[in-house]
Amino acid sequence: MKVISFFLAVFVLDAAFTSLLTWLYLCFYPFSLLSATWTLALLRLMLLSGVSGKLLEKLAPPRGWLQPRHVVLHLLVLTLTSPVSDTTRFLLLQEPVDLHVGVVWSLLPLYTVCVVSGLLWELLVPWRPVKDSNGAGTEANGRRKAREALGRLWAYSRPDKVPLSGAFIFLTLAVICEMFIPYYTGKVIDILGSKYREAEFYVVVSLMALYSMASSLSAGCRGGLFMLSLARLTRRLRVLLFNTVVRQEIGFFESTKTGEITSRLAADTALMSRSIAANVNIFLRSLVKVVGIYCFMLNLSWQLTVLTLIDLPVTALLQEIYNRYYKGVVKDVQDSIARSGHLVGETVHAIRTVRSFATEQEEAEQYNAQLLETHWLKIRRDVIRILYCLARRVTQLAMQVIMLYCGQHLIRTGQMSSGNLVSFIMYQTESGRYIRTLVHMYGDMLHSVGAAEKVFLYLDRKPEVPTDGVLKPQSLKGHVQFKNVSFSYPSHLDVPVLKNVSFELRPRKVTALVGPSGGGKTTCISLLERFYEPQKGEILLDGRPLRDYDHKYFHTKISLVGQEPVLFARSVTENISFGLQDCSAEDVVRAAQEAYADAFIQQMEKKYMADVGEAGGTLAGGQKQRIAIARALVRRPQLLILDEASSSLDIESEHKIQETLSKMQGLTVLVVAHRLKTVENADKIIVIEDGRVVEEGDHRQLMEKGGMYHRLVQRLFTQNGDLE
Ligand SMILES: Nc1ncnc2c1ncn2[C@@H]1O[C@H](COP(=O)(O)OP(=O)(O)OP(=O)(O)O)[C@@H](O)[C@H]1O
Repeated sequence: MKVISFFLAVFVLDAAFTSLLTWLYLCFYPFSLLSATWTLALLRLMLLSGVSGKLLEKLAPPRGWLQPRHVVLHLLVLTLTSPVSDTTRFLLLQEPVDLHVGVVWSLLPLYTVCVVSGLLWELLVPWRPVKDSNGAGTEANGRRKAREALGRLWAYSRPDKVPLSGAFIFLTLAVICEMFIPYYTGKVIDILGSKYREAEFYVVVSLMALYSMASSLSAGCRGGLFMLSLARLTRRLRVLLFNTVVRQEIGFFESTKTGEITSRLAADTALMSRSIAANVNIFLRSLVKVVGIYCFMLNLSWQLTVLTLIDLPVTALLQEIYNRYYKGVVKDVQDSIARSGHLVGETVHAIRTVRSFATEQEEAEQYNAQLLETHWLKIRRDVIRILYCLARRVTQLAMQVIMLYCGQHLIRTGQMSSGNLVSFIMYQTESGRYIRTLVHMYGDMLHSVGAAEKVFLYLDRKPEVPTDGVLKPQSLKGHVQFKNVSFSYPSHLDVPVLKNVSFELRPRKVTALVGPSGGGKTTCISLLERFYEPQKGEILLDGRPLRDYDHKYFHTKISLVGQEPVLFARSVTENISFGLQDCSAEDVVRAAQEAYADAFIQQMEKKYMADVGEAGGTLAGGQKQRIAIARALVRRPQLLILDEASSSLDIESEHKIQETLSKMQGLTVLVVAHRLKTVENADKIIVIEDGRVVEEGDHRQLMEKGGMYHRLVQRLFTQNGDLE
């Protein structure tokens, strides 16, 4: 309502003021009527600006609908349309200027068009600012972020400054040469149309051929150099990002989906390098070209050039609206395709579960539904494209008709040759293409900047568990102390998992952690491995906090064999010597023998060179565990952590491995096990229940005590043989 009142008030005032001024001008104005239209327009602009300012203050219409920049734009269009159209008509068609007498009725349609188009513009093309940390977005904020991101991308491109500079030089050359071609085409038409002069014809045709060749050659070099820079930049960014990602703490990987990380690495890095190399390439080419084309057009006919300016906002608006809808639907299509891919991956990955629940048909139906969604989205995308092409063709055609109409007038009055008109129309068609590209590229660049911001977010992320310790003592005793450690997982900070836990692993002794499932045993190990940092308390190794130790050193001195050992799709040797540079074949074999794995490896066709398949898929559970134990032992660790590491082993293998471990001099062992056999021989047993240490001692002491451990062992005899 306030918006309508505003425009109504402006209209009434303007109509009254214009009527009065027109009457005064018609009676007293001594100069030409052309200058009268301009002075009248300026007076109206001044008056309306003052009145609008006051009205805006009084009415205070809702922001977003009527911002000062909209009002300024509306006033400019309202007041300047009339003098611009009068001047154009006068210059092109020599029509005399006529100060409007029926002012109210001539202003009304103009107002209606302005208000409706303004509202439509606001609805269709609002500025979408980048949200700041408080969720509030500002226009300046969005631009600033885009500028910053582009600046950073530019800095990452510095190593490619030689190919990039070369590319820019070729770009300019190609554009300059290209621009001469329509000019000479017009010249050829003029020569053929008038008295034929052979020498002149050959000179013009040769020049045209020369410029064409030079432009093609330069364009090729420009494209090649830009693509080279782009490929190099993408590779550099990916390596940098991968390096940053793998250094993040484990909590980061728990809270971030794998798909998100791979998408940052694959799609977003490519998108951001495209923004600097490809987009800047096309953007600059189009910009230089538009400027050059307009110079040529001005040279051929300034009157027609003024006329083409009408086309500019229409083309830009059409392209902007198209970009907005098309990009949205393209993103939906991509997401939908990704969902189909994910569904296939998930089903194939869990094919055993699918088979055992006989849900093949349901999975196929789900896939079909997903593909249908993609199909409809693609149809929507194509319809938008068709509508855009139609609108573009219609505006182009309308423009060309107007151009031809005015052109024939100029030719008839001798202001232009027919060759020049042909050249002009060629330039004008091209200029439309490049203006569309400019608008498109601007949007695309901001879009790529969005991808860049996401990548920068990862690149700037500091791991919450830093790995910058420097301590590398010559020898370690392997004495570990948990001191009042309290911990919650980052994903569930409100759920305390360890509550004031304190215990000690004595050097060269075997300590067992036992307790009911979910009590916090694996969590203790994760903290010892520095996967997470405790919120309270500290963990010491030989009296020094774990974070003081050098990352690489620490993990060669502490080896972990987890509950479900992960093997890589590489050979047995590569899996055992994983991460070690100077590990000999003998070391690998010795570790395999100690882990009681040598016998089954020897039976494999390629022995130590045999590939274990994806995630060790070609091996049995017990075999995987033995390779994982060999991988831990080959490092000659000071502290060995076995988290259910022998759960899939038969009694004999487990016994042999235990014998080996007991023979290893100076090794501190921490074992988490549910089997009584594994635990009862430990030097010390720590019972953990619900995140607290409830008992400590050796098997005999704890049995005598008759507490939780005793109950666990009792259950062992009555139930399935497991200590939980
Ligand atoms: N990554 C995680 N994020 C959030 N909570 C977790 C995570 N891992 C474990 N937990 C929770 O922490 C608690 C302790 O788990 P933990 O794996 O340490 O128990 P556990 O004693 O080793 O059990 P089990 O003997 O079955 O392996 C459980 O309640 C579990 O749900």
